[in-house]
Amino acid sequence: MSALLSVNELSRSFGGIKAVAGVGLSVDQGEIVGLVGPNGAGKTTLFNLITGTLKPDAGQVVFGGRRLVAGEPGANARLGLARSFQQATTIADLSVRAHLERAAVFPALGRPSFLLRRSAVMAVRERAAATVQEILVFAGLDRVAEESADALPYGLQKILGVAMALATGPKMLLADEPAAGLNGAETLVMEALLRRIRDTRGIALMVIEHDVPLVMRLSDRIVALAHGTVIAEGKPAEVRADRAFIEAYLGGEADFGAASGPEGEAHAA
Ligand SMILES: Nc1ncnc2c1ncn2[C@@H]1O[C@H](COP(=O)(O)OP(=O)(O)OP(=O)(O)O)[C@@H](O)[C@H]1O
Repeated sequence: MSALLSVNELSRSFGGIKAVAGVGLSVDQGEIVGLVGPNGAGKTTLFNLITGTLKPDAGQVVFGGRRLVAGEPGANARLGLARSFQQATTIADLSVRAHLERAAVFPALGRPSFLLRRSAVMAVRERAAATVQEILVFAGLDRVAEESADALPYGLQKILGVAMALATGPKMLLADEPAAGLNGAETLVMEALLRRIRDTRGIALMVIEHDVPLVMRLSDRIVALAHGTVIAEGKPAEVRADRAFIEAYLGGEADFGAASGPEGEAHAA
């Protein structure tokens, strides 16, 4: 079976900085891949290249057998590639449900709904309504559906970010630091949601995360970046023990808490 996502020799520099330098990786359908590495390793730039918000200097991204074109996030969303962001961003005074509706109509309409004719927006929204209701329940947001998203606790805003990506109907979700800024309890809720997205929907996940124990628990496979290149790749236990990974991440003094969870309980990696 061919991979759902293939990244081949992808490179991108900013001035003299090689942010991503000849990266190759693949993600299979329904697989969870953790993308780790120290600050400045190139993780977010790689996400931007994969989702088409940045143009590569060289290399290509193939998703679902099709070569993706940079600069066309709407088109890529229609193919089934979705993304959630490190910072939860909400629109003031817009309800949780309305945020999800906007996300659900995005692939069908291909551009922000405020640029489109009202009748077209309404037609697509009607079709999206059932999807939105289902996702509200799935993500545990149904009880706050009519609340203003910007008034939610930060943990729920981050859950909403993932739910919005889900509302686009993806085959694959790229999650940029889903646990950043969350407390221990919120992190566990996010972890459970990400796992259910894969387990019950077969959606592949690629997750950037600095919470190493979390990403090791969650992922089937880890790809470690440093200075824009892949320095280690494999099962979580293999990468955790990899010398290059330990050196790059914590200057050779890493003890990533083995497979301990936030509450200290043992988890199989
Ligand atoms: N738009 C930009 N202009 C100039 N330099 C950039 C730009 N985006 C990223 N860089 C540089 O590219 C390198 C990789 O940055 P990137 O944000 O991809 O790393 P990262 O692994 O996501 O880091 P972090 O974990 O801190 O988010 C860094 O040296 C960064 O300063």
